Amino acid sequence: MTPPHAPQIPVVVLAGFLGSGKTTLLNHLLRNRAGNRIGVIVNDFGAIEIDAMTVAGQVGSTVSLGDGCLCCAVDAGELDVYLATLTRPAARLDVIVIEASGLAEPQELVRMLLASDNPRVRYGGLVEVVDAAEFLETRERHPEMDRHLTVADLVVLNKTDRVPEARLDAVREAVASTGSGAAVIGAVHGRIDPGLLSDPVLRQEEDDNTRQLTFEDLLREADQEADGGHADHLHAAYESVSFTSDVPMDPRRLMAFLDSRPTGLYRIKGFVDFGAGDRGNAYALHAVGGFLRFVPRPWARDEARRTQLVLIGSGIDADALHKELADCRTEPGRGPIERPQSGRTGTGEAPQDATDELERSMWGVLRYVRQPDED
Ligand SMILES: Nc1nc2c(ncn2[C@@H]2O[C@H](COP(=O)(O)OP(=O)(O)OP(=O)(O)O)[C@@H](O)[C@H]2O)c(=O)[nH]1
Repeated sequence: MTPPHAPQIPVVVLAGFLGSGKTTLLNHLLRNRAGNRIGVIVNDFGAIEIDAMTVAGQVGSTVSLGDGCLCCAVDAGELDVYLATLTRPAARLDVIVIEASGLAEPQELVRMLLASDNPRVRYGGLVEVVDAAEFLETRERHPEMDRHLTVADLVVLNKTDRVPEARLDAVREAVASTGSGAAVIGAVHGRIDPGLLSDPVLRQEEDDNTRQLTFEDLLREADQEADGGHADHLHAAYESVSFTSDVPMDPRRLMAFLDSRPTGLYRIKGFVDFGAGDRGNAYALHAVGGFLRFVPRPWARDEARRTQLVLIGSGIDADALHKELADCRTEPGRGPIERPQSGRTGTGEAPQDATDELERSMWGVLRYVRQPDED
């Protein structure tokens, strides 16, 4: 039974457009939690739960909400089910973070938290991650992003390593022009002070009356939404494609696909198995706008060798993209040659040629592998 005066657990919403760096920031917090127990709710837009696989939470403290935006959960009751799981006393959590999907409407999540009747939680603030490299263009396409910033308590200007100072200033100005009263901090790879998370009310300098007014606005908006549906939500314009293959991907074909991806295909994430191209490693793949990155990591001992990708975009032909990806698979007799067990066999040049050819086939991929000093 919950003790009558059990402390309330702050629930922080972590939002930000597709690929802005939410999972990266969350993993930073989880790795630097200094003894605090952090519960995590992740909400992926896409049938394969890539974020849930990449969040490094403690066992039993992560709940995944799967496909679709949490902001469109029918009512706050749905969220309460997940909060009830995480607030059971045995979980002993100090803070709960909801990582919203990159297309969620954060004000909807805040509204749900405010309406929650779980006595063990209280709303702990909204952290909005902004991709310094992409924000100006994204805002042009989606002016509704402004309303996300106005509800935020803390804006993390992430990826400052990817932009020159002048551009960063322009992004800061754009954020300020939304009328957001949030504190703004710059970050690289989401490395913010973990203390910010446990700060009960992140927007400290603002008095409670102003905050209360913002909340009332939110609840009023919610009533209007209930009448008008979710047509103006960001995710209404986006589609996702999920692709899984137990057959390895051909590195050259996959690179040709990635190099010619349509501009509407804004986000790709997941893991790639290049088979004989690199037997030892899974390749995490991230595309955000024009940015592309592979991060190899050793396969776990019992892990199924499998490619799992989620593609998210606007105005994309989902079936055609799925087919194009299927055509990137290796096929017996057509795909990269198997790497020989040992170098030359003494029976001719072919095995060494095969090894060289395999290595060459991975060059295109390796161009996009993050170098250790890039962090
Ligand atoms: N250069 C650079 N890359 C970053 C930074 N932060 C994150 N990234 C990269 O950006 C890509 C997307 O980061 P994620 O943390 O997955 O972004 P996300 O917001 O969780 O993505 P969605 O859940 O799909 O919306 C990854 O390749 C990250 O390594 C940064 O500060 N600088």
